[in-house]
Amino acid sequence: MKNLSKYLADYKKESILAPAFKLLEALFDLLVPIVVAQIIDYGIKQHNQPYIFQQAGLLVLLAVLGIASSVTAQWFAAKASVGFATKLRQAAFDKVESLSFANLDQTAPSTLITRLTSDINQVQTGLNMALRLLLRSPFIVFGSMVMAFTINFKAALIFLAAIPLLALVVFGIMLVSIPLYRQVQARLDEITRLTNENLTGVRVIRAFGKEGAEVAKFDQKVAAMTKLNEFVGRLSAALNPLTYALINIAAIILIYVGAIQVNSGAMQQGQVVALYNYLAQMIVELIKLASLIITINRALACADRVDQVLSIEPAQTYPEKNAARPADASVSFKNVTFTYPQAGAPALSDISFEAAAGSTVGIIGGTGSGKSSLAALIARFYDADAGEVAIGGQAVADLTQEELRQQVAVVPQKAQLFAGSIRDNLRLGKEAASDQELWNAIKLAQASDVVENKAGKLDFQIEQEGRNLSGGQKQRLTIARALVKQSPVLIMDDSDSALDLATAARLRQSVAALLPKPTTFIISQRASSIMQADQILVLDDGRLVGKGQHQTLLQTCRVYREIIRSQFPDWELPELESEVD
Ligand SMILES: Nc1ncnc2c1ncn2[C@@H]1O[C@H](COP(=O)(O)OP(=O)(O)OP(=O)(O)O)[C@@H](O)[C@H]1O
Repeated sequence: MKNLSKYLADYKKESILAPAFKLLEALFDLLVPIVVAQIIDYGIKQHNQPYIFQQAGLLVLLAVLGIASSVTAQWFAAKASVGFATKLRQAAFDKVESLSFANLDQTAPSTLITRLTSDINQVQTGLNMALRLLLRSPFIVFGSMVMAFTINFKAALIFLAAIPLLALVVFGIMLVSIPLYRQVQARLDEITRLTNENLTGVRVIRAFGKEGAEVAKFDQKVAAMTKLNEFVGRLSAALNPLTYALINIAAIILIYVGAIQVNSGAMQQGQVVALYNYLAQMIVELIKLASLIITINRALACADRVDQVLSIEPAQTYPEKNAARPADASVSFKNVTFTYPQAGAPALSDISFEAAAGSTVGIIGGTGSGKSSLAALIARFYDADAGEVAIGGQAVADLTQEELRQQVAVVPQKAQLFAGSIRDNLRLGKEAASDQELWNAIKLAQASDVVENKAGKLDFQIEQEGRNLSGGQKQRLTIARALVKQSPVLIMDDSDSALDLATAARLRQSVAALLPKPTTFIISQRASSIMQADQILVLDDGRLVGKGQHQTLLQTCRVYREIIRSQFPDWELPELESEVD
């Protein structure tokens, strides 16, 4: 929780003034029954009209002061809680942005969404209520009791008996409901996950005609959460009849005892009314206190969930300064082994190769053979368990984050674009890129027709996830985005999978003609995409089973031959000379 409290530090003044004004309001509230008693016992009894008017004026003044204090308190509480929640949300968002791939692998997006939205809202509500009521309610409860004792000791004893009974009911219900609220929040995570998955995967769901099944699944989850919410709601709702029954019993006893005291002359009628008013005030505050404690507990459960996000230890850190800048754009792997967090087996085992600056490296292999993982290590999206990945002779782990991002441009396997103009999307790699630079990259990425045919061209608005573009169009724009960066190392992870063969060939030609030529990694399942590469890496189940040029691999690598044979069944393959795998 220490993580969170520091965000309230900027609202110290508001956090003190809000409860202070609430206490002032409570003080005015506590004076009201006394004034009413005076009106009855002196004004009405002695037919003293000026006195009645004077005291009525005092009541109005107390009400005005009370309202003014309450509004001021609300203003300070709102300022503190909204400000705190804003800072917290920003901090949590910054944290999520700073998380490495390894961290993100272990934190589901749906729970992050709930934590950044619903949970922080709950914390805000809890803080607002706590600032206003946490001091006020106990103050009124005890203040009413003290005032009752100053009026009549015997009658006030009823208060003493009523309070523990009420407290028992209120806190008993609270104890049962608080753990349930934690469960509600966890179910909300689940619903967010399902909603997210359905919204992003809506096309697949339609294509497989699974709308009905998904709706049923969603309904079932929502029904389960509703049931739990209803149960907690019913529990909380039971507070009212139970407490009101107790209040009414206490009131009857109070009026009964009061009447006897008035008859015997030990008490005046006004004092009985004042005692009744104190009893009522006390009860109302106890109920408020109970709901406050439930809200605070709910907020604490949510705060804990937000705190967990803020406390995630970064799986990777970057040096403040480069040990030295990479000498050139060469890339080398020395005995690199890599295992995903919580994965049983390594995704890559003992990989070694060297790619000269400006060369083209093709990476091929079956599904799940480790191609993307290898590329991810160059960009240091993950750290290797053993061995060294270096660019220009410098271990990637010794480069600052800025240097590394500048060195490597990645076209990810999944063409991901963001809501905004084409220009905004392409400038992700280089904020200051001119339109001319953007058009150059677009041309190289074979995306000229994509942009030119869109209304507004570079200003064309892409929708979230690039919904209003075809798969191939998205892919070409993500290639253009990477090319805008003009980084020394370029990684294209299955970037031509949605392109026709002719366009894919033109793309490879234009990338090969880039000046200065980046060291280019082309990952593909298609042999035609990597055949011309200066060096081809063949992966099989995380192992490098072939390394060399096309012709050599045909003669030396069984896996490569199998790939070629499956994709070009008509080709005559040379004899397998000496197998390296
Ligand atoms: N984030 C991850 N967490 C855990 N395991 C992963 C993760 N990403 C990939 N893997 C596993 O690592 C192995 C290699 O995956 P990788 O994505 O590198 O394969 P690939 O050769 O690029 O496959 P494809 O051609 O299908 O894209 C697979 O067994 C995969 O299940």
